[in-house]
Amino acid sequence: MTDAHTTGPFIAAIDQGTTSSRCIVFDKDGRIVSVDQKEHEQIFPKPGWVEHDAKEIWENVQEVVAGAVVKAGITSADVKAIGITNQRETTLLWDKNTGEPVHNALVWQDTRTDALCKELGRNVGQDRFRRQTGLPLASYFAGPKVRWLLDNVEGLRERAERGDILFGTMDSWVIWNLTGGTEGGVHVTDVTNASRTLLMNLHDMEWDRGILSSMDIPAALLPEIRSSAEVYGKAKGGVLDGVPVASALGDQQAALFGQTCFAEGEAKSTYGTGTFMLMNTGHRPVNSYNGLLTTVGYRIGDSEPVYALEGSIAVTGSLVQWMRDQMGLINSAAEIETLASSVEDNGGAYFVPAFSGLFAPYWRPDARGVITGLTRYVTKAHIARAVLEATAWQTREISDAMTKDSGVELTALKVDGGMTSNNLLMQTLSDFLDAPVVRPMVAETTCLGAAYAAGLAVGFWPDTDALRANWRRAAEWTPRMDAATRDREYKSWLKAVQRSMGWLDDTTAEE
Ligand SMILES: Nc1ncnc2c1ncn2[C@@H]1O[C@H](COP(=O)(O)OP(=O)(O)O)[C@@H](O)[C@H]1O
Ligand SMILES: O=P(O)(O)OC[C@H](O)CO
Repeated sequence: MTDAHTTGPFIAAIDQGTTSSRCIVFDKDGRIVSVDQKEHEQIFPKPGWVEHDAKEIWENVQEVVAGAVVKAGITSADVKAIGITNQRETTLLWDKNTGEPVHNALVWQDTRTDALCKELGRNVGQDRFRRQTGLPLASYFAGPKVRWLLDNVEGLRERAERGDILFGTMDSWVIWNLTGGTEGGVHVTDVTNASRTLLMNLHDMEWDRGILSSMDIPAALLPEIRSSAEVYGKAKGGVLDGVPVASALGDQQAALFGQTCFAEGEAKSTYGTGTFMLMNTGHRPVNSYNGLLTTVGYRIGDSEPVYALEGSIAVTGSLVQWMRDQMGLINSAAEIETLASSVEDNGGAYFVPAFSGLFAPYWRPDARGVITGLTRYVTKAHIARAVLEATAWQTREISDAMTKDSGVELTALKVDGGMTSNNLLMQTLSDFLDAPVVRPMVAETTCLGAAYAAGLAVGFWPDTDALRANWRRAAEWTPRMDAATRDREYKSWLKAVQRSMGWLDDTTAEE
């Protein structure tokens, strides 16, 4: 229910994430009025393959929207706009006549296109992709997943060429269904999501015809690329019938927006299943020479796009889940802090969680997880500590790369996401970065960012200054580690990273 101080109108944000979908209703001060959330199944058909059932996701989205509206005790008349944010890169093709997906969605973590990426790299060249799209050629991104589906689902290419098939990341799937589906649903994506496909030219924000042809992807599949904050259409049916759908941003860009990183040089890092650090680089795309991605931060209506540099880490919170579910060393994610705090240090152990290869700044699909430095002294508590340190060191590596690429020294890092409830991790992060780490009052920055963008699009908030005024610090950690210890430990970490590389070769590749 709404509390006594909260009066409408409101904005509803839908976050279609990797592990769950949630809907949050926000008031004008950016405060949370209600939340509803539902997990969906993670499907692992083979090593390295990760899929989602898109129908299940759409059902969950409808359920959580209804749940959040009911919990808030409001009706569609109180909701001025709906904002969408989503797990990025996760790829779906569906039949526009029936609304049926042609295959499960291929999730961003899925590595089945590694071999295809290698082949494209040989035939087309790595540099071409980097130059046009800002991205390295990697299985992480959507384009190769589209190509895999076209090559592997029988009869699909012919249907796609006939114009019967639509491609979308989860923003497109949710918006198409929300605005009517087979009854006139709009087929759009926003610039931030499109910038993760390896198919969009970063400079003119259009699908790149040359890349489409070298990847053999028919243009008829593709959604229209729109800004991140404008009205795409109205919800048709459901509890929010008639409410404008007014924003879409990939979840990490939404968090950048929700953290109000509107000025060049401002950065945030989100600690969930994976970790993603983004720095606003203003109206210019900064090329990375240090393994980062150049991506679109956001674009509000017709205004100039804002770009970002991104460091993506595939495995952080999911390593804690692995310790709990696969290793049984802890009973809950929160217990990792208790276990790790029971020792003074890592006991000489380092854990490089390269479970799906290494993402930024290395982009090494041949890497696999390693624990190094083991002696009989090492206990499970030391391993727990090494698990947390892995997240902090990976952030440090990305922060170093960002400084090299942008010339901007990190003065403080804004953080959010489920792992930031871990105080030991946040302190370790501040120690390894040698910079303050700050967490805002509203930790749900992803939904907040989508709500802010939707609210700007319909005039609910006048401008970004009004949004900045809502940002409030909840906690701050400052460095306590001496420089000599930090430098020594960093060297050991970098050595451990080297040990993880080159594990897969042609004889061990996971096909
Ligand atoms: N106290 C904690 N310490 C370390 N990791 C945690 C803690 N609480 C949650 N996590 C991790 O955070 C992740 C959930 O964060 P969340 O932001 O909800 O992720 P996502 O949006 O990617 O689903 C899980 O992977 C979980 O293992
Ligand atoms: O759903 P999350 O929070 O794990 O985020 C996934 C990222 O968008 C992948 O690029």
